[in-house]
Amino acid sequence: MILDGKVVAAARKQELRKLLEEFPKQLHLAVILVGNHPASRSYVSSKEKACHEVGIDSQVISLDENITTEELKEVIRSLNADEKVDGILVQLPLPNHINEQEILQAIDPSKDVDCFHPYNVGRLFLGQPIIQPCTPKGVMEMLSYYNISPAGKHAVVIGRSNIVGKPMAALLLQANATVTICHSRTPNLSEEVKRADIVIAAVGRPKMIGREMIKDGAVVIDVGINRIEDPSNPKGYTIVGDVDFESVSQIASAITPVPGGVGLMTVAELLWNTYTLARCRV
Ligand SMILES: Nc1nc2c(c(=O)[nH]1)N[C@@H](CN(C=O)c1ccc(C(=O)N[C@@H](CCC(=O)O)C(=O)O)cc1)CN2
Repeated sequence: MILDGKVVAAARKQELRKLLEEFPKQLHLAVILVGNHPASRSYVSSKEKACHEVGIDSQVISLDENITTEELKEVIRSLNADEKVDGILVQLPLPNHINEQEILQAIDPSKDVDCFHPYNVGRLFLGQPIIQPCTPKGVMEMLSYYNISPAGKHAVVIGRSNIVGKPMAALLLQANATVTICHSRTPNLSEEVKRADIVIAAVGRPKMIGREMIKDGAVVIDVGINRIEDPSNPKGYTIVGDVDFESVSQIASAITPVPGGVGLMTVAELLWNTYTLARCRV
């Protein structure tokens, strides 16, 4: 079975659009984009488009790549103080000279739609989240849409990033899965992954997970979005996941494609987080 991000994200947006029709306030999301990273620009424009689809006002603040940490914090402070702004997001990655942690901590936790502020991360890990990070939440919504329960299953998360791997493990644990987190220093990665009922691949290495690593009938969720050079494509690149879809789809009971899988859910859940935080404030 293909777990179709287009279908599930459309359903999530439709549900939210209806709720927003009844909501007493016009929602407003501020997105900060620093520099000219092509993939980031494309993700930010997907976010703008999705906001428009459900009726959320969006504002993209494009800043020069040479901005300092202090100057960027000042932009964030003014958005924190702006009553009309319900959500603030800083598109990652930031240029190397900027202190990412300082920036994420400058966002008012009550407007932190990414759930990257230590206050919101802490609540998540204590099992008391107000919101959840968009990509892991998108994965959980996708599983739920297709009636795949993690309870009692062995889930293996490959990758330990703050954005995906760690919060993903927390959400699966909260949903009563037994969770293993693997990473670049894990010995016998293949053996660990082969034991999994649910595999979450979030390593950022094109087609790294092959058929030989997957247990018969496992559910495979591919969070990887890798742009690989492809002169035959008019864009000059092709997007592939961390999973070798062709071979793994022959053995998995369910699998997400790339593109068309988890990435679309990330954007849909961002809209929901904007709504959830706004509801906490009215
Ligand atoms: N502040 C944040 N920065 C980043 C996040 C995040 O959640 N918050 N996640 C990623 C990038 N990301 C969202 O920002 C993102 C990635 C992928 C997609 C998406 O729609 N993917 C499409 C393919 C897109 C393409 O053609 O390039 C798909 O999978 O079908 C949306 C958002 C890092 N930064």
